[in-house]
Amino acid sequence: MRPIIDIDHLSKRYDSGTVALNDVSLQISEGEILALLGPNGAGKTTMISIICGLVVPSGGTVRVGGHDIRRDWRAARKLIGLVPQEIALEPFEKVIDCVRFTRGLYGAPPDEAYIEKLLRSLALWDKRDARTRELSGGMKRRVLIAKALSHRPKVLFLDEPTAGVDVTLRREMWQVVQELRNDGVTIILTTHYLEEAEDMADRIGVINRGELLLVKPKDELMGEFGKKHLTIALDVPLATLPAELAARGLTLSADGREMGYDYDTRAERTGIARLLADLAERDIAVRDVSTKQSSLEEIFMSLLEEETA
Ligand SMILES: Nc1ncnc2c1ncn2[C@@H]1O[C@H](COP(=O)(O)OP(=O)(O)OP(=O)(O)O)[C@@H](O)[C@H]1O
Repeated sequence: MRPIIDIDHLSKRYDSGTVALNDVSLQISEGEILALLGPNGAGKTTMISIICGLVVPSGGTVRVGGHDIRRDWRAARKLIGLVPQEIALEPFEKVIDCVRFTRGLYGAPPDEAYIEKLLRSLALWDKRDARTRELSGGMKRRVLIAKALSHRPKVLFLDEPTAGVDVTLRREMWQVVQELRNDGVTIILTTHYLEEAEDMADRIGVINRGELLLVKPKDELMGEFGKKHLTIALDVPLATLPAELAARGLTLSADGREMGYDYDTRAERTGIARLLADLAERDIAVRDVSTKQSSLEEIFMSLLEEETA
């Protein structure tokens, strides 16, 4: 399938000399949710701004739905909606009017039925005649999404959609994003919340210092870089760890009540069955076992560390 977004050797050097993007290539398929992760200043907003036609690239090309964003910008722009990081709304304007107005800016003819459907889907229909300044922070963000979707784009960019939003609202936003995806909208979001990427994205791209370090399906990323930690709670505390067990990578907690074991989820044999059998042979009674998968946060930190090492 042809990608809806095709980024080819994209670079950006600002006039100040900062290289915000360095030779980034990336293809995004229709209908996927891609999360871009990266520390402050990594180049995420620059990338989105170039695709949306707000920043001129220094090199490389971007196609949206097959249209070159520079040569064929009108056609490309029609396919794109952008929810910016900062909330900027006209305070005295009514919700429905600002959505209608944005649709007009894109040159789309009025379509009241669509606007109603959109506002209903974002739980804003009851607030349609409210002035935007009367809305809560979460509602304002939903108005930004409604504006970005007012011309029925195929691709939606969400630049840190839940920055500064509380947990309940954040989950509400995730719900909205899932529903949009079910409607076939391709979504690219940037986030600092790894939990957000972990919960929502199909694929995760990691950007650092203008370079795209990797892009992988989330499950693959978690599986590939993820380590699991096994905790074995003991019935009777152990004074010391038998040398043979220590040699196999087992550790003992200071109080002797728990053993720990890190293993690689990729390994064909994790050795856990053998380990438990060994403990039984040594009459070490096990009270409980639990495992913990390393989080995306840990994976992300180790990737950045690897890069700076
Ligand atoms: N208009 C500009 N002029 C000069 N330098 C800029 C400009 N915009 C961004 N930069 C620089 O480019 C680099 C990338 O910035 P960018 O905003 O793309 O990062 P980001 O990953 O979106 O960061 P954040 O997570 O903080 O939003 C940074 O070093 C930033 O200071």
